[in-house]
Amino acid sequence: MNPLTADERAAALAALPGWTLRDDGKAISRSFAFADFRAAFGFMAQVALLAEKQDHHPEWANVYNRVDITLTTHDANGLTQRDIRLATAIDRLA
Ligand SMILES: C[C@H](O)[C@H](O)[C@H]1CNC2=NC(N)=NC(=O)C2=N1
Repeated sequence: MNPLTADERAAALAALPGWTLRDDGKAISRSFAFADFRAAFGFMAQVALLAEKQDHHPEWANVYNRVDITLTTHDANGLTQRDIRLATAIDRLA
């Protein structure tokens, strides 16, 4: 899958409030905060199942109640529609 063009990235980001584009244009990121670790980890478990279903996997970190997610397509060395699809599905969970 080809990386999105700058115009396509801008359009996709406009529909994903809360996500920010990395300076190099190759990834998007969002932080999620929950009540506690249990809620944060429950969210991660749901995202993990989504990622398996889509065969597309996040780069992420968890500290207590916070989950920081970065999406990029390693195979394409850039941002693709697969990242946008996963971000959209993650937002529906959160
Ligand atoms: C073989 C397998 O389908 C690929 O390696 C998939 C798996 N998950 C992936 N996840 C992400 N984020 N980028 C990829 O390029 C990618 N490739």
